[in-house]
Amino acid sequence: MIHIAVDIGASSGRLVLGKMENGKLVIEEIHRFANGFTTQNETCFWDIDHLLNEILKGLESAKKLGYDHCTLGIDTWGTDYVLLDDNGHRVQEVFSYRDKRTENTIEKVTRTLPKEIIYQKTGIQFLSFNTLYQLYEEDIKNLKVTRNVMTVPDYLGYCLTGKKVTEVTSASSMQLLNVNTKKFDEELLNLIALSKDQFPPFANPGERLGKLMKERFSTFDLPNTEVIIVASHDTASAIVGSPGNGEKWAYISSGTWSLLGIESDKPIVNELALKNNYTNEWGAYGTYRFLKNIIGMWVIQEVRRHLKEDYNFEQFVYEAEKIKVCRQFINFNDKRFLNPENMIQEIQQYCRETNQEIPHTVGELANCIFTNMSIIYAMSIRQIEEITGKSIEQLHIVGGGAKNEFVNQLTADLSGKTIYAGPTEATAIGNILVQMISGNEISDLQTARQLIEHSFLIKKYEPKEKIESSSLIEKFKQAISMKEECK
Ligand SMILES: Nc1ncnc2c1ncn2[C@@H]1O[C@H](COP(=O)(O)OP(=O)(O)O)[C@@H](O)[C@H]1O
Ligand SMILES: C[C@H](O)[C@H](O)[C@@H](O)C(=O)COP(=O)(O)O
Ligand SMILES: [Mg+2]
Repeated sequence: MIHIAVDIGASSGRLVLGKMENGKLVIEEIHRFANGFTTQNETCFWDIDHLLNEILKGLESAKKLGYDHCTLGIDTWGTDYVLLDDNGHRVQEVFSYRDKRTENTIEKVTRTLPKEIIYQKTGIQFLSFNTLYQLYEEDIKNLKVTRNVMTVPDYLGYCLTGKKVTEVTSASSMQLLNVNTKKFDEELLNLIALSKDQFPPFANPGERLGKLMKERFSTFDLPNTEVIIVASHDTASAIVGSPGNGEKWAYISSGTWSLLGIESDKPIVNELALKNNYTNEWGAYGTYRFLKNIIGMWVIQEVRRHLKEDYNFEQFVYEAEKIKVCRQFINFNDKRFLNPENMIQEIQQYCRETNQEIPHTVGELANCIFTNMSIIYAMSIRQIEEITGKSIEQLHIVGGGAKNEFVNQLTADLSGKTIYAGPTEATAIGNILVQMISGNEISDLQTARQLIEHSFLIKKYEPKEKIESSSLIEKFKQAISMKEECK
């Protein structure tokens, strides 16, 4: 059977075809397209119609390749939502989580309901753009005409099949689900004047959504397609597609964001997890994604956007390697880096404010970004070990960021963990594996991960003792504590 993954991240989308050949899972990227939000009148929106059109173009490519029957799964970034009226039409365009409207909303909401209560209820990290805060800022007129609130991947599935569901992994990123009752939390819904009836019924990865309604898209020559519900939050699919085994592994889903965490069979909701802002997003097959958002490759993507010359990501790594000493220590998780006007200037201003040498060249900027990302990774792994009492022995870096040899090696050196880099298309692979489990082609998650190891190149990075790297974490801590004192 042919399986197609639609994986749409914040910076790019792709349709990846998967099939078994000689006992291995073989994938083929059949369509790739740019994604990214646009800013109109200082408001950030996604172009959802563009995404739907690209999915249809990708499916047409599959048909042209001779595939007339396939299954399809859709995963995208989390937290953002679509409001539908009684006729199933969008009430408004879809906000991007990088919009500034929620930058102070957590403070507003927690005046009514303290953080500790919200965390006890949801186990979800406090990110300014969680759906809870976006809906809190929503125009009440829009909510009054809203029949359904859907996540982006569920909405795209609805466009293709006419079927409405609320897939649980994406839903959990809303910070509206009660991790104890496994239902929408009524007290939180009351804060945003919504009722649980405005959300379609829950669905789990592996369930069947329905047939692609080809008649709706008659200008496209499409294959006969069965849409399967997968782990529709892309990070959840990435974790399915991470080849960890046993109890002592952690992952970094490294793309526009870096999601660093472990897979747990139960939520971990305690004071230390709250203090360090770890989340318990729901995973596939009843697991929990105990992780935290780290700003990720967004920073280098934005630097690239502001450079006069066009650099590819290999060149950034090459230039970064040439810089032998990192002279800037920056907490890139500071909200000032969420969506600054100009990332290069923001980095330089941060260094001015903290009396650090200002990075100017591409190599200095890339080295600064990659070095501080690796430091944050290493510190976060230590935090997870402290919070869970578990020791981590292997760290799997998956996603496009797994190609960054500079970060892979420095993270191994700083954390002392063996790094396993790849697969770079872990999200699409995880999407396809859920489709295969759903069709009983493979039995379960463990078998799926063994198949990944057997099918894809995973590159290993052992920790190397480097004098200059050993002091980096201490210098980072000093710089950050000085910055905090200056606040
Ligand atoms: N050849 C490469 N070398 C180093 N980094 C790379 C390379 N290719 C991609 N990347 C990194 O991967 C990131 C994109 O990862 P991806 O998983 O596709 O993101 P998303 O799913 O968020 O769109 C880029 O921003 C870049 O930092
Ligand atoms: C806003 C969310 O934290 C974000 O969507 C993250 O969970 C995610 O899905 C990142 O995926 P990318 O592929 O865009 O890095
Ligand atoms: Mg991605």
